[in-house]
Amino acid sequence: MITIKGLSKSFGELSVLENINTEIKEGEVISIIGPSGCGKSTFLRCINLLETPTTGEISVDGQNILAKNADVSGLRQKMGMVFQSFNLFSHLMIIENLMLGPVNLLKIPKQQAYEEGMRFLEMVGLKSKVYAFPDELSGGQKQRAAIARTLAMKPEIVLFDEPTSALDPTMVSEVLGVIRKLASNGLTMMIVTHEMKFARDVSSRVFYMDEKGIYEEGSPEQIFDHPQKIKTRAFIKKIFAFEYEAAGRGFDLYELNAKIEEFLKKQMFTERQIMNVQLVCEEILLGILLQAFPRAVVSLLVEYSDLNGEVTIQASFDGEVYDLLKAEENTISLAIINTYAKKMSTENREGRNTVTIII
Ligand SMILES: Nc1ncnc2c1ncn2[C@@H]1O[C@H](COP(=O)(O)OP(=O)(O)OP(=O)(O)O)[C@@H](O)[C@H]1O
Repeated sequence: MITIKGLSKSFGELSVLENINTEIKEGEVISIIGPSGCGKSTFLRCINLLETPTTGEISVDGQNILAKNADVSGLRQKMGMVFQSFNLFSHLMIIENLMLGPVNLLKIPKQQAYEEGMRFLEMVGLKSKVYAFPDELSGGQKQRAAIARTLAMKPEIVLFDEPTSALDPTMVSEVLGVIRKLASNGLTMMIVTHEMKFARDVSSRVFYMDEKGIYEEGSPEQIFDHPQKIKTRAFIKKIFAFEYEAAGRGFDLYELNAKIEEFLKKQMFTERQIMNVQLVCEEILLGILLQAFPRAVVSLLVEYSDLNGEVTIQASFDGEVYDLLKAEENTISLAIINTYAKKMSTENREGRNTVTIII
């Protein structure tokens, strides 16, 4: 469906993409992940010519869209794009936003465009907002309306550029839900996303971008569970783990809690699950370890396993041999931790204690 050969893009002196070669087949759902600034959006924008590639070839259904005589507007209609910032016309009602392209560009009769628009709005759960203006909608609703507007142009492929980045966390899942539905309907899609759990669930293929290109690609299992290359491994590890150093009893608990929240929201944890992890971390640090060793510098590692949904909390610090299970510092804290913990253990290796709690 889309073949990309030797694609490069520079902005002046800054080379962002170099020699990308890949093929996207009909029905594929490709998630594009990678560190900030690695060129994910630029890659997507090159595919539908919002950016002009510096060199290379992009063929859509066998036609090179970079050729001088290419029917760019016809080819663009085959590719819908959903942006981070919705891009709805604020002076038009939602249904008018949906009808604009089909009536003006596809020359579809108004009545037909209206009926089809209504169908797409129903599909994204916005039937009650047909005559509303964009400003009357929440962020999640605006993005769903923007998706419906893209679908109204009947694209062969839809490119999503970080569709949930501008949304409050509570609204992310309603938009992802719509994209999931489109994936199960067989729509070809490419999605630049920071939502890793979503990328794993929805994609047929994942592109990990780094070093100005597609650094590693594979099935979600290959990329998330068995990444082969060093930078992919480091990136994936960082997604599923976060570290914090609590230096003595005076460490900033509010900062720690905020970081735990930020980390677990990315794993789509509920408020309640997040609070449980925060509570266990607080009890292990303040209730137990820093009670026994007030000046210890405790390294906290919170890891999430995407495979079994478990959260592993590890707290390590230098000092004499210590056994959490025999701790007498605070039995109430231990009892609280016990209500959430599936497993608890302590080990001392070369003078460093590591307490591990799995919840
Ligand atoms: N129009 C532009 N002019 C100049 N530089 C640009 C332009 N667009 C992007 N860049 C630069 O190209 C690089 C890649 O940007 P891009 O937005 O594609 O990265 P990204 O991987 O999508 O990042 P993020 O995940 O943070 O959105 C960045 O260094 C960015 O500053």
